[in-house]
Amino acid sequence: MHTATIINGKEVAAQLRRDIAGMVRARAEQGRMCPGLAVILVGEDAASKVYVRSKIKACEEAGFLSRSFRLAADTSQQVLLALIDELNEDPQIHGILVQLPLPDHMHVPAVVERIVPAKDVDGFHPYNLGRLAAKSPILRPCTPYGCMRLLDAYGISPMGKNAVIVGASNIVGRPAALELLLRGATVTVCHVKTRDLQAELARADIVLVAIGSPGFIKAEWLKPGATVIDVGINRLASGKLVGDVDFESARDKVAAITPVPGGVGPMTIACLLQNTLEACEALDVAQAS
Ligand SMILES: NC(=O)C1=CN([C@@H]2O[C@H](COP(=O)(O)OP(=O)(O)OC[C@H]3O[C@@H](n4cnc5c(N)ncnc54)[C@H](OP(=O)(O)O)[C@@H]3O)[C@@H](O)[C@H]2O)C=CC1
Ligand SMILES: Nc1nc(=O)c2c([nH]1)NC[C@@H]1CN(c3ccc(C(=O)N[C@@H](CCC(=O)O)C(=O)O)cc3)C=[N+]21
Ligand SMILES: [Mg+2]
Repeated sequence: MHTATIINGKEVAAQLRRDIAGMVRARAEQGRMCPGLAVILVGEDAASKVYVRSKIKACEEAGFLSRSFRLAADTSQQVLLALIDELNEDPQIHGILVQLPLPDHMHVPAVVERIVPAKDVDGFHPYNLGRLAAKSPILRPCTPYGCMRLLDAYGISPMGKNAVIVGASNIVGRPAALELLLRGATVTVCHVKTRDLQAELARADIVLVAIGSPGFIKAEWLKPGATVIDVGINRLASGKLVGDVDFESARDKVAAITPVPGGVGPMTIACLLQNTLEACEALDVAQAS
């Protein structure tokens, strides 16, 4: 029976992290400063704590400086904004990440827009999103960028293909559409109000799913030979992590698919390091001149 190529994000991410660590060592030998990342976590979301821990571990392994800030769930937005102002001015910090979601009393756009675009290593600031939309990206959202790097690593070109994205969030679906458009795909973005999702999927050569619904996408809906990028991360009551695609049935139908875990997730973290290194290099050059 046919079975798909399993796209190994863990391996591609590990290679990218080794390359980044090498570049940080080379900078150190030239007496240049190491990249510094500040991670801010507001509240006690259990999943967020896990991600923040793995981001900090990845920073340490790559030779970055990392600083983490834990704020109580009832912290005022004003206090968070003041911390961002401080980090914006801190010459040792090149990247600032505010873990989402934030508590309901905070206004996400106000918080994201307070970060200077040059340190917005999540790529969520309207300036950075606008640059991506206008075909001249600088810092780009880590998860969609990580997905593109996975396609590159497996020699899968989006050029001229029908790409269907399921999910239209600011952090994944929308920027993923811009990334795929930049790479020459014909892009369709589906969401809750889409009338006929199955009809859209039936034409899709590349499917990128980010909805947060375990196993929602069925193998029968996929075109034989498609490439499937599953961004979803869902923890079942059993503790098992699964994606948004029914992986076991899909793997017998498609050409290539990312697993969960071990697919897109590790690439998000590697791209965060990549963005922080790039932000460091750009700020370094700006300071020198
Ligand atoms: N691997 C990684 O690095 C990352 C993984 N994730 C994971 O990706 C998933 C999505 O995250 P995120 O983008 O933040 O989620 P959001 O909840 O912010 O957005 C979900 C999007 O999916 C759409 N949607 C939800 N259900 C359906 C459905 N049944 N059919 C069609 N569209 C649907 C929503 O539509 P509408 O807009 O109409 O409501 C919305 O646009 C989660 O599992 C999250 O954990 C997220 C970030 C990084
Ligand atoms: N400002 C901000 N930036 C983000 O990039 C951001 C965020 N907020 N909020 C939450 C989402 C989610 N996210 C993940 C990153 C790595 C894994 C990851 O490494 N996953 C591993 C498994 C991890 C596990 O075992 O739990 C994997 O898929 O193999 C998952 C999810 C980043 N996000
Ligand atoms: Mg979300």
